[in-house]
Amino acid sequence: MNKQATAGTRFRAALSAESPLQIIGAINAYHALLATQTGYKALYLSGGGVAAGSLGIPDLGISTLEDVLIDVRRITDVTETPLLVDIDTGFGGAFNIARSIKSIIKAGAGAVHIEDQVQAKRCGHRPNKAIVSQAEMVDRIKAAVDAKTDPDFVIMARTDALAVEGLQSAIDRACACVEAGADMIFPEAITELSMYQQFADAVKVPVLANITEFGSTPLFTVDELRSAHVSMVLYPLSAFRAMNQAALNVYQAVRKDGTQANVVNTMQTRAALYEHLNYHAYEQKLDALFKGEK
Ligand SMILES: C[C@](O)(C(=O)O)[C@H](CC(=O)O)C(=O)O
Ligand SMILES: [Mg+2]
Repeated sequence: MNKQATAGTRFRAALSAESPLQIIGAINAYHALLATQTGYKALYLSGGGVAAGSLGIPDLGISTLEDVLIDVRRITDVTETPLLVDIDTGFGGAFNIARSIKSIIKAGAGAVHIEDQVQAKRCGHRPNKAIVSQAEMVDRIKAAVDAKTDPDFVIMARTDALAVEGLQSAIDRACACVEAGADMIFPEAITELSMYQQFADAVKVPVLANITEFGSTPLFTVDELRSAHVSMVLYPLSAFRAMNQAALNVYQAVRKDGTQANVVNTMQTRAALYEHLNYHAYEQKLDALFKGEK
C-alpha cells in the first residue's frame, strides 16, 4: 500500500482485504510490532488497556485524551498497520469530542469508536451500565463526524444499549448513528450470534464483534461471525491478559525460588527480542554512521 495513504485509507483497505477483519489489541508499541509481524492487518488500542496497562487504574472513564494520545503516538511511530482507538465517550461535550477526533487523526490513528455510555462509564461487560439518550449519542456522532480532517478516517459508533434497553433499542440507536454519519457500528456485549446479523441487516454498514474474554459475549469463531455478517472481529485485551499472567508467574517464581531457573524457559529470548525489534540493522547503521567517533 502507498505509504502516503492516510491511516483512515489504510484502515478501510484492511477491511476490504480481509473478511471479517481481525483487529488485535496491542498494549504498546512493541506488541504492535509483534502483531504486525504475525500478519494482522489492523491493530487496536483498548481504553481498558490504556487504563490498566499504562496507568494502573480501572476502566471507569478516569483516563484522559492525553493518556490515550501518548500510547497512540508510540504505536503509530513504529508501524503503518492501521490502528482503531477506543476513545470511550469522547472525553467531554461536543467541542471536546471534536478536539479528540482532530488529535487522534494527527496522532496517526485510522479509526475510533465512541460509545453511548454516560461519562462515568464502565467496561461494557459489567452490570449496571447507564447510557445517554439517543439524541445525545447522535449529537456525539455528529460532533465527531464534523471534526474529521481526513474523509477516510473511520468513526465507529458503539452502543452499550443492549444490556440496558434491549435489542430493538440498540438497533434503533445504531441506525440513528449511521444516519448521523457513523461509518461503522460496534454493538457492545452481544450475547447471541444471531444478534450480529440483525444489526448488520439493519445498519447496512460494517459491524464489529467484540470478542473479549471473560465477558458476556461467547468466544465466537471467525467462521461463526462471518456467517452472521460480521465485518470486523476485535480481540481487545487477549495478549494483555496473557502477558499479565506471564509476568505474575515470573514475579512469583523469582520471589519464591530465589532464581529464574524455573521460568526462564517461558521467556522470550534476547535473540528473539532483537529480531522483532530489527536490532541488528540499527546496530549496523550505528557502526556505519559513526565509524569516526570510536
Ligand atoms: C473493548 C473495551 O472497551 C476495551 O476498552 O478494550 C472493553 C474490553 C473489556 O473490558 O473486556 C469493553 O468491552 O468495554
Ligand atoms: Mg473500552
